[in-house]
Amino acid sequence: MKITILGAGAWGTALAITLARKHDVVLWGRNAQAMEEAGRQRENKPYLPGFPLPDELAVTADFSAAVHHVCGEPQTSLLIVASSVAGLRGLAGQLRGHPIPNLVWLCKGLEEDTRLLPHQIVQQVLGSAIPAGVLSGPSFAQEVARGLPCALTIAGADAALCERVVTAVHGGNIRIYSSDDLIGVEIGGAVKNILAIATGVADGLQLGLNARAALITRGLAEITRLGVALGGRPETFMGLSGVGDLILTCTGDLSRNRRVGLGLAQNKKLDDIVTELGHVAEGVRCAKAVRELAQEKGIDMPITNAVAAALFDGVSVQEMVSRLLSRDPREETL
Ligand SMILES: NC(=O)c1ccc[n+]([C@@H]2O[C@H](COP(=O)([O-])OP(=O)(O)OC[C@H]3O[C@@H](n4cnc5c(N)ncnc54)[C@H](O)[C@@H]3O)[C@@H](O)[C@H]2O)c1
Ligand SMILES: O=P(O)(O)OC[C@H](O)CO
Repeated sequence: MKITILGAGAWGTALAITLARKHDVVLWGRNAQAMEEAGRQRENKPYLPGFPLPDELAVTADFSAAVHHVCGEPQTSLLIVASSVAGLRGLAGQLRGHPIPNLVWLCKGLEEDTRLLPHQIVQQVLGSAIPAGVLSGPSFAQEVARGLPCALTIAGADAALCERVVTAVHGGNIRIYSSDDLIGVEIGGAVKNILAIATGVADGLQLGLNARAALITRGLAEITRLGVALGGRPETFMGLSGVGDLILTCTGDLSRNRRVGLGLAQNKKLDDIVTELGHVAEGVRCAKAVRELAQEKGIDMPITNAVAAALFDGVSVQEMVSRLLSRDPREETL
């Protein structure tokens, strides 16, 4: 199969390394100099240092050539967008007019200003004629690049597209499940990033494993409340893109979002934490978008609100914790 991956960040590069073992893969990045260096050094040092790029993997900054690579038959071509949510609209816009047979994206979040999910952005820019879907689930790029086992979900309305992604990606140490619940899968992937920031704060303040478990559990209730209100199915939040990714991101120190929380607990400034990371932590922008969306829809999301208050309103992490603990008792329902 011919595959093009647009976006040479950590995740796009890890997937390109993995898929190049069995497909004809092109990895495109927007920075010409960085791509020239990655191609020459056979390593994407800024984004995924320490992982050699297989000889078979083509690396380019030529957008037209990269897209042309997959403008063939839908059965034998797959276009994957691996940018952050912030980059999705621009990249989708660049795809207008190209005869692309299908489209899969990997980003997890909501667009900051519009509060749209990735599939809604794609529909706005490209319409709904192109078979499209999201590939999501618990997946640290470094582990996938090392060839460690991983299970993901492809979600889309088009069953043939999902089947094609399963054919392309499933196998070896990667298992792919499919779903038609785009909203549920995208909400799980987006909101878990905010909860990873919350858990990072709690762990950074050494509040203990009990507190961590409570945050993850009540965080799942928050994800489910919002997701169901937006049209997702409750069982989706029990799956890989829901509780699976939530557990991984809240507990794994490879998570950039968790590291934002750990940094806040050390009283570091958000700008400094983000600069230090050098990679996108989607939970930051997403916290703003989800807080607004939840307010608009009348959905109670106390952990999200506490994270947003610490990120944007100058509320201290100690005050953030005390706000959560001082809430009135309630029944343990969603
Ligand atoms: N790293 C992981 O382990 C991992 C795993 C699964 C999903 N994801 C998700 O995949 C997405 C990308 O993550 P990543 O780890 O590769 O991030 P990264 O910070 O390593 O790379 C970000 C990528 O997005 C591109 N980008 C950023 N802003 C852009 C813009 N305005 N226009 C065009 N391109 C832009 C960058 O050039 C780069 O290729 C995120 O939404 C993330 O949540 C990451
Ligand atoms: O490093 P994070 O926090 O962006 O998480 C990466 C992936 O989303 C984990 O599945």
